[in-house]
Amino acid sequence: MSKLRVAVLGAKGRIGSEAVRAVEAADDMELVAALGRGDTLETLTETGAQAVVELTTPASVMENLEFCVGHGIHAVVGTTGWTDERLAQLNTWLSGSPETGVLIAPNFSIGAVLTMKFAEQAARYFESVEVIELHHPNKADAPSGTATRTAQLIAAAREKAGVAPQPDATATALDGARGADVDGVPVHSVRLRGLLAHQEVLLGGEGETLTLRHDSLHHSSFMPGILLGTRRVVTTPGLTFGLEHFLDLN
Ligand SMILES: NC(=O)c1ccc[n+]([C@@H]2O[C@H](COP(=O)([O-])OP(=O)(O)OC[C@H]3O[C@@H](n4cnc5c(N)ncnc54)[C@H](O)[C@@H]3O)[C@@H](O)[C@H]2O)c1
Ligand SMILES: O=C(O)C1=N[C@H](C(=O)O)CCC1
Repeated sequence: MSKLRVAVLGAKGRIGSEAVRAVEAADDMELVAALGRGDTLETLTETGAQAVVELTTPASVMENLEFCVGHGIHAVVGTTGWTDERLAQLNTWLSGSPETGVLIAPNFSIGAVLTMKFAEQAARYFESVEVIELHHPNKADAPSGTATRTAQLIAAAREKAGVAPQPDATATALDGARGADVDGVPVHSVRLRGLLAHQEVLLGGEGETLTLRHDSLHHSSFMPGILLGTRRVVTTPGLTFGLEHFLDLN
């Protein structure tokens, strides 16, 4: 069986360098390009890349995806910074290339995906919910893509179930003291040397609390999800948002 021809964009970065090693080690994949900042995207067509793993920066990701989708190259995207406007633009490009698949995964770690799912399931049973994400201090964006997605899923589940806005009697607060408001869910961002990627979802009801916590302790935690996403995206045309869609969860 022929191997899947895979390229990594952001190949010298923290997660990109780990992805290069993971693709190289995968029996069913061949690493055909490992591109960093300043390298030409033409290398992707010259090397016959069938799928790209995109792990760069919010400033670079759109240009890279425009090229990939325009050339029928499937993409697995871990880069953060997704807005409704960006997703609409990507869908426009995909409508011009209907055979091409793009997976955007706010988090490739199976445990983090399950945490999001469990938080979504639990959200309607508790009056209060807050998200705390904790990351290494070199991270460029806040809140994390994972926390933003988690809060959006929680808010949608609460709205669907008709849950009232959560209680909060705060009358005065320093700017930022109550975190960022993501669809009504407070999200708090910690940046601390020694950490990698961690998240807690705190849920509170009358006389009880539930805490969901996930810890990524090494970039290797993201690799099974990246490889799974790469194998699945090549047979899944259009935009898939979230690795959970490839995990056969109920
Ligand atoms: N989805 C996930 O599971 C997951 C996990 C970890 C990190 N991330 C995200 O991945 C992104 C990268 O994170 P990081 O910690 O590796 O950052 P990083 O700064 O270590 O790496 C980014 C790399 O991309 C390179 N780059 C920038 N523009 C480029 C371009 N046009 N072409 C090729 N390379 C380019 C940079 O030079 C750098 O080497 C961030 O958005 C981060 O939040 C996602
Ligand atoms: O290290 C990062 O940067 C991470 N980014 C993603 C996010 O913003 O959620 C995933 C976790 C690691």
